[in-house]
Amino acid sequence: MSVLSVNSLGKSFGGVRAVDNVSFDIGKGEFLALIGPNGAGKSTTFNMINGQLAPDAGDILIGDRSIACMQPRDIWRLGVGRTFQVAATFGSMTVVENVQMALISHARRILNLWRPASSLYRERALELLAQVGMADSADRPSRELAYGDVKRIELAIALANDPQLLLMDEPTAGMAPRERNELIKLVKQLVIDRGISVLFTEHSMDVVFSYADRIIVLARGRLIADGNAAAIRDNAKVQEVYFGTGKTFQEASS
Ligand SMILES: Nc1ncnc2c1ncn2[C@@H]1O[C@H](COP(=O)(O)OP(=O)(O)OP(=O)(O)O)[C@@H](O)[C@H]1O
Repeated sequence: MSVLSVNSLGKSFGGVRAVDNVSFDIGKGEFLALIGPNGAGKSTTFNMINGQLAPDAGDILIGDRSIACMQPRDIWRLGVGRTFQVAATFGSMTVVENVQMALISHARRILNLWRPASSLYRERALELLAQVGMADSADRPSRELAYGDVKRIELAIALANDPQLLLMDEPTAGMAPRERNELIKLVKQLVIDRGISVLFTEHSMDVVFSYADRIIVLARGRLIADGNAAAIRDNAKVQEVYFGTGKTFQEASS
């Protein structure tokens, strides 16, 4: 059974069909990239899956359970994690405390916010930080971290929810190419090690073609291609709508 099934999904804003009859699914342990030119409907699709937007049409299933129109928190409780385009950690807390907060939240405990979470779940938080290569920075205030490191912490926070599916909307936005590659390589390794499924959007074609197991392409709200890197690269429709200028993938991503 698929981890996520998106069936005939639709959403309009006024007269604009932002997402039009889109269907795809994700299997366990699959690293799936959602790409498309600007305004293709990627964020709208993402926001329907994470519960921020209600679809006008179609359905979204986690396993055999419909999540269309569920609140983000209830979707999160079903094991859907997400990272944010804008880094979302608490600068005043240390790195490890941020991860502890997520673990505590996952365990649905009530926390006295006036006291730092100094002992609860520290060991588990340190393990998660080690998995994202940030164990050495555990006791530093989060506000001191470089942007790429904050993204790693966000990943550890998302993993604290023990997700079966992770949604990453432009996880590498604002990063230099090397940092970008390192973050996606890390996510790919987590996909392999933990068997989680990941749906991500990414503007760098280099990253997408190097790491994604499968790629789906949206253009003007419609899904126009679904396949592995080689199939997408050779797809005439993709070439036309995505690279109508006659550019190659290499040129377009540089
Ligand atoms: N809240 C909104 N109100 C009105 N129109 C919207 C809204 N959100 C998205 N749209 C429109 O829906 C279409 C799809 O937008 P969306 O942001 O999903 O595309 P995208 O593929 O994520 O684009 P980008 O790569 O530029 O972020 C666009 O035409 C956009 O202008």
